[in-house]
Amino acid sequence: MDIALQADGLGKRYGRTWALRNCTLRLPTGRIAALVGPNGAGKSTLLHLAVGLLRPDEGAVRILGQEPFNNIGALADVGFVAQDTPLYRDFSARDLVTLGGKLNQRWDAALARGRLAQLGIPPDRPVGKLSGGQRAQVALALALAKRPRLLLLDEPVASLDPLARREFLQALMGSVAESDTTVLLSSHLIADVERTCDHLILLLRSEVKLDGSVDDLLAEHHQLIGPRDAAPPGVEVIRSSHTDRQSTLVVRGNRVFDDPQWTVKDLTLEDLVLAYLNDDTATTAHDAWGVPA
Ligand SMILES: Nc1ncnc2c1ncn2[C@@H]1O[C@H](COP(=O)(O)OP(=O)(O)OP(=O)(O)O)[C@@H](O)[C@H]1O
Repeated sequence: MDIALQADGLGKRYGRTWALRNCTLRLPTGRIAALVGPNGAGKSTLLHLAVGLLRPDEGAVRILGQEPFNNIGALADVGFVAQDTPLYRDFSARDLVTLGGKLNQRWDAALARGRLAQLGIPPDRPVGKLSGGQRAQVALALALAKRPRLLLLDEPVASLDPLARREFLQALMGSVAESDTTVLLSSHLIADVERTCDHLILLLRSEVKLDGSVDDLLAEHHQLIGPRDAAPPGVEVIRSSHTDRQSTLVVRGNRVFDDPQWTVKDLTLEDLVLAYLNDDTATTAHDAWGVPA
């Protein structure tokens, strides 16, 4: 299995605070992967390390087999759209498509023009005067025009309206299916992730909690409903909630449940992600704010 993105013990800190720590993961080529996690979990930090905008403080990251930091050659096959879709604001979309052709050896200008025309983006208006969503579409069209083997997108659909979001994700799936591009996109929109992605990476408090194909992860997690405080053996309890008489658990483990006191249910991807995010041990900042917990 070829690996498009690989991290081994990867860490980055700002001062004494780790933004990402002990990050070990493997993203096989050809996957469309979601990078999910709460605000501040380290998603942007991981993406910035992957495209060489940050240097690791610990461990290593490789994209398409190469370390990205200070390695322009490694980035020729990589597309990246940062969270705030930075673009030269005085340039028009047409200028940017032309500029892309001069800066990239492989450049599909027709693809970019076709997408932007279909979306009704004015070709000659400075991109600084487009709406946030239109600017995001321009950035995405430019990233696709590079025909990258690995495409990293930091919250690409956050500023798009629901229809534009669906259209973009469909176009993304179509374009990567044709070209075997690997995609890693961070998102808070689990419904979109569920429709689009076949691989999930979940970060929580700077650490990787899940990394695997969606099918495998769903197969190894279940919801169990049974008598209060009875612990099912051989599984890791991810999340529990209780009424007076019953416990509802989200568990991880490949064990077969044949004990009649437990009702077993499959999880949706959203249930699974929420079980990890709804974390009782989450750090709070009550001390720092000087307010009671
Ligand atoms: N330049 C910086 N200086 C100091 N701390 C930073 C810096 N950038 C990020 N951090 C901290 O690193 C941690 C991870 O931030 P990061 O932006 O990677 O999270 P994220 O998962 O992308 O969050 P969001 O979903 O809100 O975009 C956070 O605690 C953040 O406050």
